Amino acid sequence: MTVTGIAVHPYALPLVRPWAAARTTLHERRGQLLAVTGEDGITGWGDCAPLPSSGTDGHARAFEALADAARILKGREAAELLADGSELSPVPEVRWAIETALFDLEARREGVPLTRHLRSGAPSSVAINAALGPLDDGCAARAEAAAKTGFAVAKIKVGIGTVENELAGLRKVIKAAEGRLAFRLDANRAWCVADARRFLTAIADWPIDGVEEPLAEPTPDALATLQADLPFPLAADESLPVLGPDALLEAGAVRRFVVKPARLGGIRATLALAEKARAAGIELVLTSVVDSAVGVTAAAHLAASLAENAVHGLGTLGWLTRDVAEGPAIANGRLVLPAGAGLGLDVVACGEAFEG
Ligand SMILES: O=C(O)CCC(=O)C1=CC=C[C@@H](O)[C@@H]1C(=O)O
Ligand SMILES: [Mg+2]
Repeated sequence: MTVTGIAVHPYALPLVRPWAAARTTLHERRGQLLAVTGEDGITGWGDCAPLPSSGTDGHARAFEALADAARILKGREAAELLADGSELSPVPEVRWAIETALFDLEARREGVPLTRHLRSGAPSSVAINAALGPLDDGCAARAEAAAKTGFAVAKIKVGIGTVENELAGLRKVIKAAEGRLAFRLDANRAWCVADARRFLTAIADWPIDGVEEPLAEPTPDALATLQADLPFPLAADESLPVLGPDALLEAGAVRRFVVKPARLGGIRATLALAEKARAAGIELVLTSVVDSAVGVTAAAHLAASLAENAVHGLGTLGWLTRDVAEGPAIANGRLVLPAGAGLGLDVVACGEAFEG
């Protein structure tokens, strides 16, 4: 299938309320959708939404790289671009956008959902965590609501206040959930080793599903030392591409990898990492960088094909005031993949397109 048309659609999606984390607060998501059309008129979509605070390139560099890459796609064979190991772009989130569009195109042509294109027996839904945001005054109410709507795991941002205040806040939230939720905490590299140890030791007997990125200066050995004393998994998220999976695996640093395919550099890089994680017995949790429906749905298809029993982190679409497509439904703590071919989305691209 020859690629005959390329278009790029910029978008800006305000959030319903600020997304606060230890090192940043987000107010809107800005990105560009890539539309790749084949000679039969079928179009595949990808999402390029840099989030520098999460370790990606800045918007200007990423959008420039997307335009560069888009220029060389025209006239090439979609399947060959994916099969021959081409670099496609030096920028990870650009590779993610291009690969998503090409895989979407291929799956649409085949007439199957992307997840089944990747693995024929993949399920049509995945469990996800509720994304509760920071440990503020409203968090207990949000936890109660999440438990009522069927979530079993809820994710909370920590490392924003002091250790003592956050332990007190977390105790209240746990009480409000009345035993119906396990909590996934994300410190986004907030703590020195002593604070991390203080916090993690205090919660060792609480209903904790896991803790992401506890250390401000993580090394594989420092993480391994912490992990060895804990009953729940520590998870590498932003450290994963920085320290590298091999060093983390070798040190036995963490029991879980949180994978953001845009940050990791696309579908093929995620498939390769999943293989490594599986061989080492490391749990894989797929999530997004608070993407548009195109990015989140693509990551959800990958999640269903790669780790069907994990509780993933893809529950962020409700944080956007508007979107580029109607995203997947969430029912009973599960994200239900669209039944249509490819991503299964009808993309209503916002913003004026420019041609590649
Ligand atoms: O994993 C989730 O439940 C949602 C995504 C999410 O938490 C994040 C996305 C992007 C940046 C961060 O604030 C945060 C994370 O670090 O995991
Ligand atoms: Mg994280």
